[in-house]
Amino acid sequence: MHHDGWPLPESVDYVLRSTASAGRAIFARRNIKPGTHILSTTEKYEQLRSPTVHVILRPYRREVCAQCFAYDRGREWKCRLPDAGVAFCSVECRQQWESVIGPLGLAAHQAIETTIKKQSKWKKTTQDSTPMTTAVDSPDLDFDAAWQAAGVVGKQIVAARTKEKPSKTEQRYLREAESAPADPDFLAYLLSGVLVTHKRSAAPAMVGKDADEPSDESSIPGTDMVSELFPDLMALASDSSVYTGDSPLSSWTKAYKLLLAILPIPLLDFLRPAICHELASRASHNAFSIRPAGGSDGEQSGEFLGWGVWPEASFFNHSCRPNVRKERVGRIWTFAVSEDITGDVLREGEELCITYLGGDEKDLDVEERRKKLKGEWGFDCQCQKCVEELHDLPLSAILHERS
Ligand SMILES: C[S@@+](CC[C@H](N)C(=O)[O-])C[C@H]1O[C@@H](n2cnc3c(N)ncnc32)[C@H](O)[C@@H]1O
Repeated sequence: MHHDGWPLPESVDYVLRSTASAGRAIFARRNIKPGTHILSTTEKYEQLRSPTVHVILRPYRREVCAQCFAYDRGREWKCRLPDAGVAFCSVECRQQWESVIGPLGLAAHQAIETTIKKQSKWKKTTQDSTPMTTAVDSPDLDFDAAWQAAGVVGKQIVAARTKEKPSKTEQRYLREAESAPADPDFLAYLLSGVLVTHKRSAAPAMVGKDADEPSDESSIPGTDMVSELFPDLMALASDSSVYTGDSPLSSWTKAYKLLLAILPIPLLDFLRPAICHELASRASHNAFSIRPAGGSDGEQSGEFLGWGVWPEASFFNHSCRPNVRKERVGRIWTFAVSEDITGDVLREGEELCITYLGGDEKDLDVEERRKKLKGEWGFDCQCQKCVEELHDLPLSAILHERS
């Protein structure tokens, strides 16, 4: 199965197919023994993927290694690049991080860190100036239109930074973007996506691809670029209701505009509205949380340290009785058939599922699990375990869940 020329996960052991009620899913092509390795996230396109699209939440930036995500019960790592807002568990990790991210990536991190520090001072010392009302913040706008409007502002910000004699309006948009505080975690997450896009644009497989403005004027600016350079992101299920709750559209557009105002100039061409929109909407149903590694069953558990998107690993559906075990070592996820499956083998035709619940959540009862999955992932779990356990519940409990 392909998505615009990008191969979707497939091997001698498994294949991706559509299901009636849970989108696409991975199915066994033959009987597979427990313990069999299914997938690792470095096997294909390695040179195009690094650095992983991810964010370590700001409160944890001194406690989680920026390179391998090591976390040691809240201990702050000593090896740091304070002006870039990152810490490392070892000098080797720091060197690896610097070599992958390069001078431009480092400068971008420094720009974000400087701005966040400056803005937190501004917040303390000045009254919030009345922001210029832009159409972007209106809740009635659909997100296509909102991102298009943000793109119009974005062009002015870029003009203010790159033109020899920018207009007054352009300069005003730049000043406004610079002084509007944005969510530091959105800034870091979007930057990681922009760095991947930038890196891929220079990779041999991608050079010469047309990444210009879309020919279709109704699409979000940058759509062609994100399709060309990030086909694996575009192959993932998107979430049109991403801009709700603690992820409002205005937080994303603010982060987009602030990044345009502060990132090194060579990155600006890769910071397009469509890239930001796709990074937001595809992460919503596909991100893996980054938690301390190595619970008793190998699954991560404990604090929510951050999240990331590993596109090739995003096609496993959830089951409350998973038959595939996932494990993160550093930045790499590996998936293997669980040793705990019932029977000697995972049978041909069976769906391969991981759990989306944390290691410490798997013992919740059926109603709690379903509430959690609905709240965090937005779906009514259709897994076999839920079907069986719901069957055993009194009708009143099921009606209560549906209401
Ligand atoms: C990481 S994606 C998995 C791949 C996805 N099915 C696809 O077509 O790309 C997560 C999404 O798959 C669907 N899904 C996963 N597990 C499910 C389950 N047990 N019951 C219902 N839907 C499920 C939900 O829509 C969820 O948001």
